[in-house]
Amino acid sequence: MIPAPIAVALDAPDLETAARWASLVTPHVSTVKIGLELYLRYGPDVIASVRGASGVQVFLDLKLHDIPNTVAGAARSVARLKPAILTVHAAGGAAMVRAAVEAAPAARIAAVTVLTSLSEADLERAGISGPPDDAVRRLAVLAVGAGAQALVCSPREVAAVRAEVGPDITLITPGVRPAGADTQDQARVATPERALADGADLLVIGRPITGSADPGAAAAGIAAALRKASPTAGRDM
Ligand SMILES: O=C(O)c1cc(=O)[nH]c(=O)n1[C@@H]1O[C@H](COP(=O)(O)O)[C@@H](O)[C@H]1O
Repeated sequence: MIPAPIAVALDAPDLETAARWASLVTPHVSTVKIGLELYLRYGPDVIASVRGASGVQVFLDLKLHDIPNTVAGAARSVARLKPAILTVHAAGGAAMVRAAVEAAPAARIAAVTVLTSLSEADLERAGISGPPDDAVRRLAVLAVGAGAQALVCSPREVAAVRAEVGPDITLITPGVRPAGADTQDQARVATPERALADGADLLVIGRPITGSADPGAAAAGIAAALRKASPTAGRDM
């Protein structure tokens, strides 16, 4: 069975929990995501611990955002860990995105457009007016022009972004919630089936899986629903 195109966000307080979640979900999903909580506590060692023997794809979500020279150095530092995907903030600008792309050529640099936790009202308060789609599309075009091979956006914008950047860019969507699940701090959400149908290549899902009493079964359930909705999903991611 091809693992589903899901990156499980291992937002765990400790390494033991993260490694346990990783071993429970990896038969069902293509990718595990390590973010700031684990990386800032354990550093590079966390990668080997969650990669384990399974060889699952590791997505390193550090959301780098600084001047180009600093981001290049940071990307170079983590490139030796061989993450399949490394995130930067598109809002850091084209030169910054390009610096990351050049510094970590073996990783797929994924540019985060507008965080999925932000609503239109939040954006307005930050001085970004208009529907989130506009800002997301602008940042997507900027990042792809700077060499980003992947973009992170919410499932609400993924169809518009796909239309803008074409078929070759990997579109990654957090803000994914099975029907009826608590949205928690996410503002722009959709179901896994919707995200995939609208053109996402990889769905980032954390708490709906890791917060379940049986993360393995939760991952298997979402993977089965995706296979049913889209039998060819997961061939690339
Ligand atoms: O880059 C990300 O992965 C990311 C970008 C974004 O806009 N929104 C977002 O939620 N994420 C990450 O995706 C994961 C979502 O987790 P859940 O809300 O628990 O499903 C978290 O690890 C976030 O850090």
